[in-house]
Amino acid sequence: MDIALHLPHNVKIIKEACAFKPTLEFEVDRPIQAWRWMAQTRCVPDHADWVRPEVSESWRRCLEDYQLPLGNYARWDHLRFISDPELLISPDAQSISEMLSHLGHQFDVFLKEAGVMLVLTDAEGRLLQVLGENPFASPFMLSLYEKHSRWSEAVLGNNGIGTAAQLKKPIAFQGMEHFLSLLHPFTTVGYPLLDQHNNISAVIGLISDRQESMNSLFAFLHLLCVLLNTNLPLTQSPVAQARVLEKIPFKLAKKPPSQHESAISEQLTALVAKAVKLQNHKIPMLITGESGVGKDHFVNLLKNAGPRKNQPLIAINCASIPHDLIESELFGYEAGSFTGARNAGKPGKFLLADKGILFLDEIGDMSLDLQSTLLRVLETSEFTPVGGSKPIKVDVQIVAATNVPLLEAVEAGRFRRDLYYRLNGAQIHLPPLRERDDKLGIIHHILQRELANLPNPQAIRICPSVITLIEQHPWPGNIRQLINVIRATVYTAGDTLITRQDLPLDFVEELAKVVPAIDNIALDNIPPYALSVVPGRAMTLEDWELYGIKASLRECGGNISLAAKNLGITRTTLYRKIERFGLDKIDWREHSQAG
Ligand SMILES: Nc1ncnc2c1ncn2[C@@H]1O[C@H](COP(=O)(O)OP(=O)(O)OP(=O)(O)O)[C@@H](O)[C@H]1O
Repeated sequence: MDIALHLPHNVKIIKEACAFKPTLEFEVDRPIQAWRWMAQTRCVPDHADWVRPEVSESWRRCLEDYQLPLGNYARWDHLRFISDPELLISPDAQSISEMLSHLGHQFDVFLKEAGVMLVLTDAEGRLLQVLGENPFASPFMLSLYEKHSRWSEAVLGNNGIGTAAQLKKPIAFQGMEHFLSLLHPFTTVGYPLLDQHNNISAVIGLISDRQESMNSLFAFLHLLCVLLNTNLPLTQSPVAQARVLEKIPFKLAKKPPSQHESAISEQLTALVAKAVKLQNHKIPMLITGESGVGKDHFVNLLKNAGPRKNQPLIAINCASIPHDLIESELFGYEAGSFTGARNAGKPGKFLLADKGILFLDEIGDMSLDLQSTLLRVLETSEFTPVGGSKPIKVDVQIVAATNVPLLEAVEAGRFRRDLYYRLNGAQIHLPPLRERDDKLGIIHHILQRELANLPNPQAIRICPSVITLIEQHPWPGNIRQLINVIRATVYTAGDTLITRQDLPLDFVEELAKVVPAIDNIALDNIPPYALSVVPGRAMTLEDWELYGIKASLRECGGNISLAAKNLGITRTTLYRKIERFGLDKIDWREHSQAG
């Protein structure tokens, strides 16, 4: 069976999982012969084709390094930890254990149906957590499922979990590939999770008594580890979340788009191509779409792609021309027509746009006066400047845009029907962002573009839940709103990490109206006291960190060791943070009494 693994680039250990795949192809009966031979001779078989190299190497360690006896014996006396185990568990293992607890209920049914146990051990192979019911009745297996029992290779012989911890790589053993005969009925699979210094934070393992399931168990475990590495909202603890987040950068593209570069998609390219064809025949175009969808932007794209790309593009905002200036703005005026500064004469927009494109923006809001003036010139392509006597003929491509339903305005008598048909030679509709096929592409383009603007973009990481929220937003203000929200988020967040607390409050509120569950996560989790730190602004990661540290110190009455332990960080780190936040002057004993 082949495992199709889809690997993220940032998880080093998972790449090694690929190398694991070909070794799964070994025949099942060879290890039976090999193990029997080893039991008789107490030597590891030399023939590489008897067992996989990782099996023979681990058997060698069991015989020579750990001097384990063969047979149904395990070092039972080593199975339990005598000292206080809680004190020895690393903060990383603790937070992974927390995350697994949050995930657990989602896998329970699967584990039960598949007859699989999921275990979490620390780097030393001590059992921290078990998910799923124990389907194996033997007293040996029952004792192995007790908290802090040891799964290390030196105690249990080679097994997926202990050997993964030993070799720092994912590994699986099946049936008689296990040194210890008590493990022969099982398949064991282990997957180590490494921190940024390549030390093991924890090992996740699966145990099944269905021997043929090695490949599927490994694939499931692999997916679970990818999930743990990428799915951040799993844990409710902001501090633990931030710690995991730090390992998952939202990668800045090698060559991020420049500041004004467009997000181009197949959908947009097709629309531009259509517009260019219309331009080739000088057919007037009406571009429609909600505010902020990119109508203006589109006209720039079509200008650069079309036959008039080296000619002027002149825009008129039809909603803002004062009644008295309509003629002079559109047609210009001759020298001497006015007194004072304007005596020199000035070309109007139509003349400026000659050979090029005249872009009539916001036509839905133009006055009836302007409508009749425009209609006149569009019919003949001729106009006479103010104070002039000779009509001027121009060659302009007319492109109009509106975000109001123009036909409704026609029916209501606010827009001239004859002008409507004159402008609407062909219509190009730009759909709202929420309905666009290329929505995700646009979001990622704008994110990359704005991140690239920061002083040290490569250091920035974005929590995937931020991206998820952005992707789920209805974006009533379309691309303009998207740009504003992303700017407000990335420019005001901390130096390295962007979490959903950095998203603007109005964005979250708007999102909550359409996705109520997100409302709960995004808002309800913010403690009221913390919100008042900076009124009107969502919390940044730093706010969260400060909140967590204060709460923990208050809870522990200022006991640094206890507070550090609860926060899952070392005492030295906590001291450093206390100093950074200027909390060293506070008497936490008084604070905790005051509540
Ligand atoms: N494909 C795109 N790639 C990158 N940025 C875009 C794209 N489309 C639009 N934008 C940006 O979105 C913002 C809004 O676009 P634009 O002003 O063209 O919208 P509009 O539909 O003309 O809005 P209105 O109807 O309010 O005038 C602008 O900053 C624009 O640069």
